[in-house]
Amino acid sequence: MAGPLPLLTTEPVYKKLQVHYKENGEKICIKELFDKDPERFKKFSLRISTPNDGDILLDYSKNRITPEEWNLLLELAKARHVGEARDAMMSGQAINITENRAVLHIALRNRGEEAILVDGKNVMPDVRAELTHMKEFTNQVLSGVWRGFTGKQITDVVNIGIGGSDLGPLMVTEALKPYCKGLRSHFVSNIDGTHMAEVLNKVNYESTLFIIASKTFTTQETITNATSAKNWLLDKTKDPAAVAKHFVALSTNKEKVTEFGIDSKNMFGFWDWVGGRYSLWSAIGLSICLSIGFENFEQLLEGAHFMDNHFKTAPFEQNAPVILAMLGIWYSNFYNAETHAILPYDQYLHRFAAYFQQGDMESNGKFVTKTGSKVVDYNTGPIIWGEPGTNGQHAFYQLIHQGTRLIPCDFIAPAQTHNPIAGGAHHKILLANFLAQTEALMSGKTSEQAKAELTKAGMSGEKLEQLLPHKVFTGNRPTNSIVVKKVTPFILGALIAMYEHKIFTQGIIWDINSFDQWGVELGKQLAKAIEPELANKDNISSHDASTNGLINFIKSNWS
Ligand SMILES: O=P(O)(O)OC[C@H]1O[C@H](O)[C@H](O)[C@@H](O)[C@@H]1O
Repeated sequence: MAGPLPLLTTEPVYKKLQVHYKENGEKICIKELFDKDPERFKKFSLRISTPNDGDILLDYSKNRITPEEWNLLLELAKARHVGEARDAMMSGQAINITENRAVLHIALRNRGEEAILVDGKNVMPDVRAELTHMKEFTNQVLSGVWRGFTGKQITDVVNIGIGGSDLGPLMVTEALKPYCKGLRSHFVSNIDGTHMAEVLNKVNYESTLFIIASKTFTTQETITNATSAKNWLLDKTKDPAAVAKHFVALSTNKEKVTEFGIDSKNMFGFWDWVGGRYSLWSAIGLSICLSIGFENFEQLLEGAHFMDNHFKTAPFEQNAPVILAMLGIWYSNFYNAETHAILPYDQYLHRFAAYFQQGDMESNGKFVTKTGSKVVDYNTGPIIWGEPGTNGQHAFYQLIHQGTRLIPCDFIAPAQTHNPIAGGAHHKILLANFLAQTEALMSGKTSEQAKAELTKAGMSGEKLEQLLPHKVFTGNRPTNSIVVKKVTPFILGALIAMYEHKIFTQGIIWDINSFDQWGVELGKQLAKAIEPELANKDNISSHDASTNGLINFIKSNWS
């Protein structure tokens, strides 16, 4: 790619989109587009066939896009050189420019033979060696060869980590519970002692393995929690030798791991080219391996690798991550939608949206372009949120249906459930609700329809007229539907990678660095300054009046 990108809003195709939006944007009616074009579903949906896990269907026909805008959006992706940027990432270039690092989570799940070079060195032998280490350890623990200090088999695994060292393993372990081999998994992330205390109450020190997951091994929450866990174990065993049987570390920082007291042979490594929020594919996935077994973890990697290849080779108009990205651009940058909801109709995926809150918002929540200028006339990353259906329906869908904001939503649903209880009745109701929601969001209910319903129910006159406006649904609310056969490890890997590459593509369009996270540093710095001020009850006056007032109020409540 020759030189830096021009400002997004000066791209000729972006300007064309602005004109289209101005002339058409508010007039585009999804329902009418279906009426006009019987082929619309066919044209605006994509089936990706996996080798053994069925097809992934991405239906994006229920969006406010006509073929004209859609072509322009795909043209915009080309104008921003998304293909070249993708190839630069995948070939190990230091695309994380503020940290001068490559971004190679794709290498962690590369199942092919090709070399991937960082600074001229093929990283694949190290990746494979670490996977072998994880496999051996997982098999030892699951088979009972690895035992606790007193000879008991391991029954509980406690992952201590935060951010990318917690959310990924937690989300995947929950999502793949049907594949669990029997160990109980626990996750402690919060520095709030309650989190650790509640887990320690549940486990037996003789049969518990603590996994200390931290890329840097300097994160205050994780090191504090790990130290408390270690002291708890030492308090019970009275023998420092117990640590070697109950603590392992996942990190890039060998020195700090050793300093903490974990033997380096009980350490699983990874590399600075693995971003925290993209690290579940690395040694950070050890708690996943211990939950579902190494073969299933490999299937997760296979699924992600499959999606990497799709992203790499599919033309933009058939490329799921690019399609999702460009739809998001349309809503964020032209309709000014501020949020994006991820709504899985699968209870096992209950942490999926939470996982992508970090994945998306820490990646694309940036106001400075790669060349250091301030983004002034367009929005970058949206606010990501969501809960599993149908729970969300009974909580916040009111606002999606009848609120004043436009909220593009992704619905995710498996055709088959892992738990077909009551003869499959639950799953049919769940699916009926998923299907009905996207239909309702698009179709809405006109005043005439609402009136007819009220009249049929026996209502008339002033009462009817009063109630009528409240019963109207404007509809025309955009949704994507992502339907899979079943949530298997392979499919989950593919879905996660699909969203990762969507985030990547949007970062390229917006010309921001999706791979640093300086925005989390300031709060950490200031907390370090406040900590010593909480050492005693002395009145504090070193901050602004509000912060002083809060500190002094807390202190006055210590007795
Ligand atoms: O894995 P660690 O080094 O402990 O980092 C844990 C997390 O904390 C940081 O503050 C970042 O915001 C996250 O990107 C990271 O995943």
